[in-house]
Amino acid sequence: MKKDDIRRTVRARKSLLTENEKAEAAQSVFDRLEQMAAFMMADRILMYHSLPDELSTRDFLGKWSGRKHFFLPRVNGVNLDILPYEQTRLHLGAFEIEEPDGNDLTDIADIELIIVPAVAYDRHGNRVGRGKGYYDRMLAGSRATKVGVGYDFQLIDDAIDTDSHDVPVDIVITQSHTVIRRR
Ligand SMILES: Nc1nc2c(c(=O)[nH]1)N(C=O)[C@@H](CNc1ccc(C(=O)N[C@@H](CCC(=O)O)C(=O)O)cc1)CN2
Ligand SMILES: Nc1ncnc2c1ncn2[C@@H]1O[C@H](COP(=O)(O)OP(=O)(O)OP(=O)(O)O)[C@@H](O)[C@H]1O
Repeated sequence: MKKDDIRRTVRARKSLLTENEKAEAAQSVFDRLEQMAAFMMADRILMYHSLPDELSTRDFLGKWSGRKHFFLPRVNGVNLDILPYEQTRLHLGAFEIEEPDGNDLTDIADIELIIVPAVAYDRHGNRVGRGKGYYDRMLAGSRATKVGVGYDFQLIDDAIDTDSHDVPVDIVITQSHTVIRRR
């Protein structure tokens, strides 16, 4: 399935979600992430600060920020910088995303677990992002466990057409499914 068709279909499905459904899905997905060894064992975790149309990470960030070292991406040209998450030091950055202030840049190689946002995933861990390649470029330099999260309809049955630069995730978690990529 072509990436642009997937982006259109997922956008339409998202627009039908109620606030209640959004909250329930986020709770269920992050409850399961918490119980996974990959999360329990990891201390340095790259999260994302959710946009309104993404599975919300707000509650989860708040719940665990005292016990894990969370990091967030910050757009820097065509690349993503990685900085520590501190609730008091966020500003609205590129694309209206809340991003960390300061210059405490962290090496991607020091991150143990990455929660990777996407428009959709297939059962092989392939992903469709927002089409700017930010995560693909960053993930190319990482050996961390990569976890995709989303609503049920963001896990699609058809295989996604991949390009050579696409980096798959190891695990996809949705409300009803946990998919582990075969290696
Ligand atoms: N929460 C969150 N943070 C993230 C990402 C993400 O997908 N989600 N990113 C993942 O890469 C990076 C930012 N990349 C982004 C790329 C495009 C758009 C976006 O809104 N695109 C519009 C098109 C508008 C335009 O071209 O200016 C769109 O999708 O409709 C947002 C973020 C880093 N931080
Ligand atoms: N490692 C890379 N090096 C150079 N260019 C890249 C790399 N990865 C992706 N790109 C470029 O980024 C653009 C978008 O790629 P693609 O459509 O796969 O993004 P995406 O997976 O939807 O986005 P994202 O990775 O931000 O979630 C393409 O033009 C691609 O050539």
